[in-house]
Amino acid sequence: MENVLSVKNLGKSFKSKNVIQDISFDVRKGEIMAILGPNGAGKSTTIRNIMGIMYPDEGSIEFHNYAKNEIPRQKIGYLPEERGLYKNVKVMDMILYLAELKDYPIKKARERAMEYLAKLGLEGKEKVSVEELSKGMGQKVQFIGSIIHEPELLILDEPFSGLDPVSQEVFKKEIKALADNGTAILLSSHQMNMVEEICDRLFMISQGRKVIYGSLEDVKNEYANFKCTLRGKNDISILERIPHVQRVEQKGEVNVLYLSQDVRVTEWLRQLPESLNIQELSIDRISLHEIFIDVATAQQGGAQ
Ligand SMILES: Nc1ncnc2c1ncn2[C@@H]1O[C@H](COP(=O)(O)OP(=O)(O)OP(=O)(O)O)[C@@H](O)[C@H]1O
Repeated sequence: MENVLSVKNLGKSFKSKNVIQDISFDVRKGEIMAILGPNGAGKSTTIRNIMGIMYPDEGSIEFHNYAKNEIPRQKIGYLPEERGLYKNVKVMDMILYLAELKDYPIKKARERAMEYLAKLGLEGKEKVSVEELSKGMGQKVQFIGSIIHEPELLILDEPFSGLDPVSQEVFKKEIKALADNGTAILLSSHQMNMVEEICDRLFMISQGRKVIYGSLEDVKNEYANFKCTLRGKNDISILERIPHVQRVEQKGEVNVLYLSQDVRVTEWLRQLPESLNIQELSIDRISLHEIFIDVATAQQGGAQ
């Protein structure tokens, strides 16, 4: 698949503190690429460098074959981490103003705005002043502003933060639909369940450096060990002694056994002690949320 954005060996320091180092990744047409990392890891700094809000000390950024200084900004949409719209402006005027900044035809922008206001549950709000909107509603308007001009590359910094669960679902659906229509999407988020549901590939950054980069499937194959959830009254010391069990979490009768990377599940099941009390048993891969915690914790431990 064609690369829309290529970030190569990006580095940025603030007052001699290296905030990001040697960051390289691509975003392809029609994919959702997640950029993940703990607070302060360098996600927004990476995004701000891509957007030309700040300049990298090292590395390069290419949009298709355009070098950084020639990137046609009207082909890019951006929802910044800092939300903000003009307050004394009506919703529709705000969106049309943003479309105009991107040289997008006003008539078409108005049609698209009506369509998206309806999709995001803001029907009838065109003439409402931006300052009268709730925080979540304002975020929806800003999201519409970031996609009104049909960008080829859409950069969303924490799009789900501050939204209620229903609105998060609506956003998720629209972001997915944009990717299905060919938009290349770079998305930063702390909501791992959302990321797991919609992203195709992910880039995880910790303390300014790459720690994971690949497709969701490859990352799960590499990092997502199995866990066994076993319901039944059992002595924790017996569970801990079962081969390949790295750690056990016990809550009443529910035991979660985290298994080591090298386990072969069918063999492991076969050798379980016959004395175990098993009312229910399931085997699953650990979630992206758990991978994130494992990797981020290991990194922080390593740096101490
Ligand atoms: N303008 C700046 N001047 C000095 N330091 C900065 C500046 N911008 C960011 N930093 C530092 O760079 C590091 C990375 O910040 P950044 O905002 O990129 O992290 P992030 O991964 O987006 O975090 P979060 O998840 O909390 O939003 C932090 O240590 C931050 O304090």
